[in-house]
Amino acid sequence: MSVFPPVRRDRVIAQLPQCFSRDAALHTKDEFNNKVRTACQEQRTGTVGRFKISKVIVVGDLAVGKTCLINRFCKDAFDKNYKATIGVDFEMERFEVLGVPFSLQLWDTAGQERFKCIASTYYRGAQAVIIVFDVNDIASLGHARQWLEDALKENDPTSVQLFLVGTKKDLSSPAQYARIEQDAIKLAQEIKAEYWAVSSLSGENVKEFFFRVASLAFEANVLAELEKSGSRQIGDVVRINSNSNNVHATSKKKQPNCCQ
Ligand SMILES: Nc1nc2c(ncn2[C@@H]2O[C@H](COP(=O)(O)OP(=O)(O)OP(=O)(O)O)[C@@H](O)[C@H]2O)c(=O)[nH]1
Ligand SMILES: [Mg+2]
Repeated sequence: MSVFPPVRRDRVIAQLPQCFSRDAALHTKDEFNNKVRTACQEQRTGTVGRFKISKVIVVGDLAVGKTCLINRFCKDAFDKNYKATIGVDFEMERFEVLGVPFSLQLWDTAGQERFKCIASTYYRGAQAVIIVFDVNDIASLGHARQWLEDALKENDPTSVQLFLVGTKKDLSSPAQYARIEQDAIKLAQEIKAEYWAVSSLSGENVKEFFFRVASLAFEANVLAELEKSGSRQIGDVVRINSNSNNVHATSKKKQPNCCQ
């Protein structure tokens, strides 16, 4: 029996949420990966669903709206007064994806230079990095690469999912927004991030965005879990069918030619 309370009804994900822009998406498939769906139906998701928590870090310049973005999603609240985050803060969000419980730990980090060194000590172990910029402030988009570089110093770049999120969409005119969107999509393509534009004031795209993060993180976790259990099975077969001589013979074959 689970020790956790049931997942909120508005955190249930039954379909893969679609990307914001097909020009800058982590993938553009319409549905969850087939292997993942089957594994969920057959309850073969391993540690995912039991104790797996995905760490997500949210980085970006000061006052771009990182805290408001998290608060809009987690608390459905918006504060128009700016209160700088000191160091870090975090929120846990529980989802149910394809019938499997799944949690995201959302780390809200400080953008102010003087708190950055504290915040960066919490970057390690992230499965997803959300780089936030303000769509009305081109300089904050320009700094995205530096935030990414800092975040990736502490993480394995090959396994981290990246999101580039423009905030405060409510403050820009359609023409202004269109101009910055071009640059943002170009950058997202270069750094292999998925691009989103949101407003924490109105709530536009906020839930959709976090559902997408949760879904893609979940999908990647289940696939990794399946790969792990697949290779474990292969290993087991070798152990059962091999005697020690065979094992030796196999390992000898792998030795470089220089010693022969
Ligand atoms: N109009 C509008 N204002 C926003 C939006 N998001 C954030 N703000 C405002 O922008 C200011 C900064 O927001 P925060 O979320 O505190 O910024 P932050 O990125 O967490 O800042 P640090 O913690 O210093 O790194 C606040 O005054 C917010 O009310 C938005 O979507 N629309
Ligand atoms: Mg903050």
